[in-house]
Amino acid sequence: MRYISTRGAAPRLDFEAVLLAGLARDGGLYVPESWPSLKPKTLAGFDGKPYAEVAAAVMAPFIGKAIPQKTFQSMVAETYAGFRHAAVTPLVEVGEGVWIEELFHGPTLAFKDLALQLVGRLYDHVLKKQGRRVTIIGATSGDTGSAALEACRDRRAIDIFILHPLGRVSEVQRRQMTTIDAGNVFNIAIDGSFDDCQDIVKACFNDHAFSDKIGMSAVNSINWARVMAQIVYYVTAAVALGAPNRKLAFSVPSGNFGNVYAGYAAKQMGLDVSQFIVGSNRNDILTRFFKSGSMKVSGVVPSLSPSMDIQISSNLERLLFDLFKRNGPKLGEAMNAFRKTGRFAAPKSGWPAVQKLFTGYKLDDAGTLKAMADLYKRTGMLIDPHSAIGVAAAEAARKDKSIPVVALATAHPAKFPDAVEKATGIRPALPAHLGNLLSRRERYDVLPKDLGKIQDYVLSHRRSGSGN
Ligand SMILES: Cc1ncc(COP(=O)(O)O)c(C=O)c1O
Ligand SMILES: N[C@@H](CCOP(=O)(O)O)C(=O)O
Repeated sequence: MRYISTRGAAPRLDFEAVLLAGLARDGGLYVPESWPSLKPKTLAGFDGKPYAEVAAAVMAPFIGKAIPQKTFQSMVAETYAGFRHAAVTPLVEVGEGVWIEELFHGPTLAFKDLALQLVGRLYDHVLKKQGRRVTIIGATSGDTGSAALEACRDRRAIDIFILHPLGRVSEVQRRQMTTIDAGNVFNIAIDGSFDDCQDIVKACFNDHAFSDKIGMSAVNSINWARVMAQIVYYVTAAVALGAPNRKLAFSVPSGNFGNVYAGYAAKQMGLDVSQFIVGSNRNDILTRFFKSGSMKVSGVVPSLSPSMDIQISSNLERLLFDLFKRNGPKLGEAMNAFRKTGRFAAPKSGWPAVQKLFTGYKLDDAGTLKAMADLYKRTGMLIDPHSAIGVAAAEAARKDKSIPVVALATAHPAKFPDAVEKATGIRPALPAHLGNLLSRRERYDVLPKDLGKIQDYVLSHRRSGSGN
């Protein structure tokens, strides 16, 4: 398997290289050159199989010869053995034909663990083989940061710097990052929004002298390996609900568009998905995009679902690549213009198919609280504000009631206790392994949204040895 950049002007890479590369040299994102196929017979064979077994099979074509098959299977088995639920991503029916897939049973209580617990192990394997070290710089609106730090802490060949927007993540999310006591972990709170943090990460990658010097790598969904591992739970949900003999719809609370893009990838591989509902909070650029085909960037506004407080959705570029019929240079021009003007219009050809598959749905904070309260009254279940947007969107925007819809529950309610308590009167407790989180010592530095200052910080704090 080879990977190509969405901008068409970076080298084609194999899996090992794409894992370590992060952003492509031309500023694009890597995607597989072609999609491996999940045949109906293969899907039927997954029925009743443990999550790890399906995961290894779904991901195998993306890994190619980079890792011996048996080694990869053990790595995957070890990854998901650490999850708190035997099914890894259990399904619960909450209404007629409406299902919730719980993606928060990993160590940091968000769907990011499903990919990052594996990515940490992949890094170890590849860096050991190549005798290399890397410096990771990542941006988070709350969940990627804690999952990435947990996955990379104390790994000898990695230094990891995570930028989060100051005061714009929940206390639990912040403490999950800042209380990690490991010599290779550095937390930076940026006086700005998540979009500012993500911009800085991309600018660091695009400064090739800097990124080469530190051997820069990515844990955000820029990194193809993140998307690859997220494809799996779309497949397991579909098979559990009747695939390949039954169609399915998914409702995905979205921010950076990585999660729902993984679903799109599953569909490209052969999963029969009739609709993707893309849930947003007040930062509703994606809702407007799927309605009109155009985007206009405005400022990020804080909401009860802070991890989705995003306006520039990084992975949309991967979908647009297909919309531009995989013409990288043309997409590159459009993305550069989008960056300059804050405006983007989808090409007319191909747009009806996108609009047929994707439906945007926006829910404000009042609607989110109501969705949490309603579900609690109806089922006794507590859900976090991000997942609540997914469930409300599933119920309101599904096109065909005869097709089951799966709403992805992306975080544990205890990550957002204030919002859950406000909606239901109940304050969810943290699982035992995080019991003393609120009394642990925090460590982080606050920096302005200034590229030079952040680069200086990285250069002066990283341990020697990574990069050139
Ligand atoms: C809890 C939660 N829900 C939803 C999202 C949005 O996911 P994505 O950025 O992949 O669209 C995030 C952040 O990524 C998140 O942390
Ligand atoms: N919501 C995310 C934002 C970063 O998304 P990623 O999937 O690109 O890592 C977060 O919680 O940090």
